[in-house]
Parts: sequence; C-alpha cells; structure tokens
Amino acid sequence: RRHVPPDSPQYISHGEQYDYVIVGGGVAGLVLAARLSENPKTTVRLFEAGPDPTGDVNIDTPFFGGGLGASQFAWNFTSTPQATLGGVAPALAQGHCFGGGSAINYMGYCRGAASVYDEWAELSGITELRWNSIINVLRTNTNLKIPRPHNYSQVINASSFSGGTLDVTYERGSDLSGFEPYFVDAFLADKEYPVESADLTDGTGIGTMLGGPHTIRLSNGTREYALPAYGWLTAGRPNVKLQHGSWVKKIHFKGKRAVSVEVVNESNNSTHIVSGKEIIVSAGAINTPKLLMLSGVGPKSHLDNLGIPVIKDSPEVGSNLWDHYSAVVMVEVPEHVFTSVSLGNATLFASAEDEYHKFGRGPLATPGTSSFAAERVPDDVLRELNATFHRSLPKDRPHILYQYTVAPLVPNPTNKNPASGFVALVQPEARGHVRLNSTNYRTDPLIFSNYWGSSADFAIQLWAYKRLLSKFRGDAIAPVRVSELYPGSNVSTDAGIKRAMQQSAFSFHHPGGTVSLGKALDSSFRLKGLEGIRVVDSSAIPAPPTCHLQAPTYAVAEVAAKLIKQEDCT
Ligand SMILES: Cc1cc2nc3c(=O)[nH]c(=O)nc-3n(C[C@H](O)[C@H](O)[C@H](O)COP(=O)(O)OP(=O)(O)OC[C@H]3O[C@@H](n4cnc5c(N)ncnc54)[C@H](O)[C@@H]3O)c2cc1C
Repeated sequence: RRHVPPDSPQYISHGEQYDYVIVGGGVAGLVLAARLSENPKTTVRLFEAGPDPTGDVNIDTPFFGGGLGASQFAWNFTSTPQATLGGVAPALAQGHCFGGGSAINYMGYCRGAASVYDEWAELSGITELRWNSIINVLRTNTNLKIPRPHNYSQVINASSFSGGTLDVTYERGSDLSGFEPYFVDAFLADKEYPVESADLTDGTGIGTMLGGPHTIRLSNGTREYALPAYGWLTAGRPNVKLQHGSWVKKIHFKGKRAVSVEVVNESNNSTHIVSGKEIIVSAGAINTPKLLMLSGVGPKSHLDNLGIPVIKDSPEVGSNLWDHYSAVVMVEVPEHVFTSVSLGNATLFASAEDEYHKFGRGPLATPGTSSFAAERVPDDVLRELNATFHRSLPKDRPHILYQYTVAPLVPNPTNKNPASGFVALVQPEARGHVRLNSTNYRTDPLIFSNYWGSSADFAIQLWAYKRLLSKFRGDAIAPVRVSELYPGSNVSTDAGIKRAMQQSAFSFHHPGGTVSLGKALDSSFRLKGLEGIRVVDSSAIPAPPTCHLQAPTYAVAEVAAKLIKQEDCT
C-alpha cells in the first residue's frame, strides 16, 4: 500500500462521464475518492490543481514541514489588511498538491472537545457527527503507534485509536528538542490557573500534551498524509482516477443541476469538460467558495457586481469564515536545544541527516512543534472582559490554544537560536468571509479574515497573549531562555504589548466554515436549492473545533462518504 504511487498525469478526452467528479485532492477529496471507489461499480474521477509530491524530501521529512508554506505545494494566499491588526495583512497558505493541507501542515493531530462535534450535529442535522458516533470513525481511521521507550510523561488514551489507515505517533523522548518539558511545565505548574496533562484526542478539550501526537510514521519517521494514507488505497482500482496538475476553473449547470467541470491541464493549458452524475467540491475552505462563486453560486449582489450569471443566490457561500488566529513570543534558547537555526550548522545537520536516513529518527523525524496546551479562560476573567458568548460555551471547551515551535515565527535578523511560542483564540465569536477579486480563476480571492473581530475576541486574545508573554518571561522557561527576541524585554506597556500581538498575528492555518452545513448545505452535504452538487471539506464544517483541524476534516469526510454510499444503495 505504501509503495504504489497514484496514476501519473494523462490527458483527458472530451465526453468522459463519471458517477462522481471530485474537485480537490486534499484531505477530504482523497478520503472520498478512496471510500466511494470501494464499490467497483462506482466510477470516480478526482482533479487536483497542484503537483504530486510523492517522494519529495521536503514533504516527507517532518522537520522541513514549517518551510512549505511558500513552496510550489502551497497556495500563497494573504488576508486583506485587518482593521483589528492595525492594517496588517497576514499570510494564509493552503495546501496545493495531492494531500492538500495534510502534505504541508505541521502534523499536529488533535480532536478537541467533544461538545463541538455535538454542536455540528445539531447545526447540520447529521447525527453521525455527534461525538459518541464520530469517535468510532476517528478511532477506526487511525493507527496509533507509541514509541518504546517513551521516557517522558504523557497521558495517552490508546483506546481512542485502532488499526486504521492513518498512522499517528508520539515523539521518541530522545528526539525531543529539549524545549518541550519547560513549555509544558509552564502550564502544569502555573500557580493561578494550572492546566493538567490530558489526552486531547479522546473528547477531552482542556489540558496539555507533550510530544504529539502527530501524523508521522513511526517505522521510518516520514510524514503521514492523505495521499499515502487514502490516495494510495485507490491504486489498482480501474474505476477511479486521480489526476494532479488539473485546475477546475468552473462548474457547469443545466438549470439547477451541476453536470460537468471545466478542467485546465496545467502542463499545457488545454481545457477539457468532464461530466459527473454528481460533482463533489473538496477544494478547501478558501478555494471551494471561490470556485462556487466563479460558477454562479454565491451572494447575488456580489456576482452581479462582477457580471457573473447567477445560477443560485446563496448568500451563505463564502460567509461564516472562522480560523484560529495566533500571535507570537520568541526567545533565544541555548545551543543544546535544537532548532531550525542550530540545524543550519553543517556538521550538526549532516549528523541529523545521517541518523534520519539510517534509522528514521532524530531531530529531522520531528516537526519541532510537538507540545501544546488548551485552556479555558476562568469565568471571572470572562465576566471582566464582557465575554458573554465565550462564557456560554460548554464547560469542556477551551478558549485558548498555546503551542511553540523551535523555529523563528517573526523575523530573526541576528539568526539567534529561536523558540517561538504562539497563542490562538480557538473559539472565536467573530466570523469573516471570502469573496472574488475578479472573474479570472487564477486571481486569488479576497479573504476578509476578521482576526479577533469582536471586542470580546480581541480582549481574550490579548489576555492570553499577556499570559504567554509572562510564561516566556517567567521562571518555568528560565533554564532554556537566553534572551527575549520578540517583542523584547523593553516592551511592557499595554499599548506596546497589544501592538506586538497585532504585528505578529498569523493564521494557525485552520480556516473553515465558508460553505457550512446547516447554512449553505443540507444534511446530505448538498448545496441547498441545487442538484448534483455537494461540498465535503473543511468549508462544510459549521463551527471551529478547539484544536487542530486535520483530524476533524478526515472524520467529516469519512462520515460524508458513508452517507453518500448509503444513498447510492437506496
Ligand atoms: C501550513 C499549514 C499548517 C497546518 N498545520 C496543521 C496541523 O499541524 N494539524 C492539523 O490538524 N491541521 C493543520 N493544518 C490544517 C489542515 O491541514 C487542513 O485543515 C486540512 O488539510 C483541510 O482539508 P480540506 O480537505 O478541507 O482541504 P485541503 O487539504 O486544503 O485540500 C484542498 C485541495 O483542493 C485543491 N484545489 C483547490 N482548488 C482547486 C481547483 N479549483 N481545482 C482542483 N483542485 C483544487 C488544493 O490544491 C488542495 O490540494 C495546517 C494547514 C496548513 C496549510
């Protein structure tokens, strides 16, 4: 299974017709292609705009993951300038290759608070999304391998995994950078608001995790992602074809029924029409609403302004954008902590590379960002901040996620050995939206992110940023702190700290909600008021999870595939 690459590119002829045409070969698209083609009578064609990253060392090697946001494997999107950030316009890269975001992400694997999934079920009318049901999907699609010896302390509930297709593991104690225990202790030992160690993959929302888990293969230390885990399940099946370098520029409708897609072959710019009894859009939270709007499905006034003939006035398409928006604190760490800078030393790097190639372990087998803490803001603080929405959230929900990486997340002009802590409000009240910038399918859309967009969102984020700063300035981190690099020890006023937070703002890369279940989609993932077209990907997810997004996206796609297959049988 691991060694058979998908189909290589080939030209598509006119007049082809499939049961399902899937747009996008990322997390959701590849789950769907693999599951729907399990029935040999069902024909499936998947188009991915980006390249096939099979065998690319930068994709496969976990430590290189952080550098992929500006590569050929990413859509290098940028938010519009944000008023809440004083005009800063942060980047928002998305995956652009087979595997989508899972090929370029930081591999953090987390499921977050159970009550979020119950909320999705309620908003969508899909009972299979309830935690008690979806945990079975999450369990059976993952395969947890715990390294031995493990030699650091972590709560692991292995019963929430089984022998599924997606490999997940923790880091070996010997592979940790040396920063982790201090970061985690800063939360465990907090005198005012301590956070306990917990497994955030079993429905628990609040706690700290050390050393993972990650979508990494323990056997050889390579990245696990949707292409090898799901895409390669399709190898040898004559009823399914996955094609990369194929950008779908438009969906065609007959009346209200979607009938075909117009695909541009990126290697020679030729265009082809491919028909499907059903079109499933899985192009991700930014590109899915973009493609729908280009095809005439979206807010009427917006389409009218651009002169796009309206197939369906769907005000909800492109709305409800949520994400986890972070801000950064960076310190210089001692030489014994390995970082992206210390590994720049040729001798150290050669030894790390040797260890990695021989044994699949060592610094390169880790993403260098392996521990995090999810925290609920205490009620008295929420009251002080007038955060009524956040206070009303179920008690298993954290509001804040803290993480770090041993790489610079803000400019590091003197090339000091860096560790960057970051913190994000993960249950925002505010929503943003996506709109077209032009009718040209190659033009990036306008992404109105709305960072920390309500006054309570902003106040909580600022409270959390100050908390992160005090931890990085405090005793717990002192043994691995040489100096403060950002915002700098001279920054201590409220105004200065706020400015530092705004200027270091970046997306955690967890956008979703832009073609939401319950709003734009019905309980079969169909676009309301249209036929022959569904949306299955992170844009369908109606509200943000409390931690990283890949696990929920895999699971939602599995649920959708099951629903679609059941409909096929009736
Ligand atoms: C840099 C980064 C870091 C991240 N870190 C983590 C992490 O550590 N942990 C975690 O859980 N999650 C992480 N995520 C988030 C996670 O990877 C995504 O939430 C997930 O990949 C979303 O899956 P999706 O199926 O919705 O879309 P994607 O996986 O983005 O797939 C969409 C696919 O559709 C393709 N496509 C788009 N438009 C078209 C078109 N018109 N025609 C054909 N193809 C098209 C794209 O190229 C892409 O391959 C990260 C994401 C990024 C980008």
